[in-house]
Amino acid sequence: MPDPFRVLVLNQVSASGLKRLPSDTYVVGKEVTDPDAVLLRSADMHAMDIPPGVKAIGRCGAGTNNIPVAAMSARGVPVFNAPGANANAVKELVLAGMLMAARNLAPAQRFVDLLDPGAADLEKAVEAGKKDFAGTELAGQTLGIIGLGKIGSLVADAAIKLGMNVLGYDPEITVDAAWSLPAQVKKAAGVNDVLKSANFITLHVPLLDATRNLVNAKNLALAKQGAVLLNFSREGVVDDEAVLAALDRKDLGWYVCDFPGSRILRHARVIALPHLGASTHEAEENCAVMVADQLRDFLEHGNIANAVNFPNVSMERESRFRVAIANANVPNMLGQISTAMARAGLNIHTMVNKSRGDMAYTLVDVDSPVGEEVIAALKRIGGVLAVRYLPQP
Ligand SMILES: NC(=O)c1ccc[n+]([C@@H]2O[C@H](COP(=O)([O-])OP(=O)(O)OC[C@H]3O[C@@H](n4cnc5c(N)ncnc54)[C@H](O)[C@@H]3O)[C@@H](O)[C@H]2O)c1
Ligand SMILES: O=C(O)CC[C@@H](O)C(=O)O
Repeated sequence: MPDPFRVLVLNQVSASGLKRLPSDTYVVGKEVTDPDAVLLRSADMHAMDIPPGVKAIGRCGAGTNNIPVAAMSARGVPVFNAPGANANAVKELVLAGMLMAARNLAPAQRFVDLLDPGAADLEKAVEAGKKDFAGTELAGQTLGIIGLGKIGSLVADAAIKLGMNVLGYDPEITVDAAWSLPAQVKKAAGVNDVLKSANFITLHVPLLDATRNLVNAKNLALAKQGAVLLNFSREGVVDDEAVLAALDRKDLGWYVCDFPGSRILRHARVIALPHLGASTHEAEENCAVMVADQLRDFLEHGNIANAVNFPNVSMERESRFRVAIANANVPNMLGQISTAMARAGLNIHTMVNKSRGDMAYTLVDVDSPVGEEVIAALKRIGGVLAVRYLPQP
């Protein structure tokens, strides 16, 4: 009986996902030591001393900016995420955010909270007070979407169904994402173009060097007066100081965000939510199930689906003896791998090799058991980052 896989869990992860890792072959929990894999949501792994035995990381969500992806790539460790699994939850909260801003729902609710329930003139006070909260309708307004991936495209679709005009910007859009966009979405030339034209601007980009402070003092100066900025992306994508200044100048009408940083808290025109975008039972379950399945397929068979730093690689088992190799995407790796195997008298039954950027990944099924000395020889090849032997009982 092989040792069970050990999975360290850093956040509250849906039980439906954890159940996908059966207890006869997995030890899963928050106290697990010497883990083979780590499952998490938003925990910050940058300062963590990631144990050497970690072979995979599973992010039950979309963003991976809380994980040292480059350092994991250098160790040949895939970082899995759950593309699209929480997109509907975020889309619905963006719609709620637009409505909260357009209809002044936060101050209206505060007004009602302060009414005296025992007052004889309660109804009169309600009718007198409501004029302060008259708002605008979404239909006919222009929504600018920056980032047209899984969330951005769902927001575009919903906004069009609500009668809004939609302008989108995404310089890195994939062919699949472009296909899933409604035909009515107009293409913007850049962030400035979106800010100049939109009454509502919503951000759906990952936090990267290129997107840090994507919305800043310079481009906020172009915004339409009273525009609503929505940030359900990441705190660092928006320069909070610049937003506060724009709100105080009344250039921006509202800032709706999912990241209540200390600078923006309690501003009258900020609606800040406690990172609730993906917090629905459905999204939490979707993310956890998707990532746990991907992690299991990798740990047991070496297959990779939806890793942000590896190509997708999957091969049906054609033998009980499989070797998985992560290596730098440089010439002659396959030659050296097959030579090391041939020298040990191993016959390669099937092999698949794919690359993505600097990373390549190879699965090899051989016809007979692989000795420790072969695994050691493979590990010694320059450019090889990680080697795993995955025999089946
Ligand atoms: N608030 C939450 O709880 C919550 C939940 C899910 C995701 N998110 C955040 O939202 C982000 C997007 O999620 P997604 O599922 O749509 O991811 P996605 O990968 O499907 O889409 C991201 C899109 O951004 C585009 N992009 C990259 N750089 C850009 C740039 N400079 N300008 C414009 N577009 C750019 C990409 O091409 C891609 O199409 C995540 O990375 C995460 O940070 C937050
Ligand atoms: O796990 C969460 O609650 C947030 C996830 C979200 O930020 C994401 O990037 O998917």
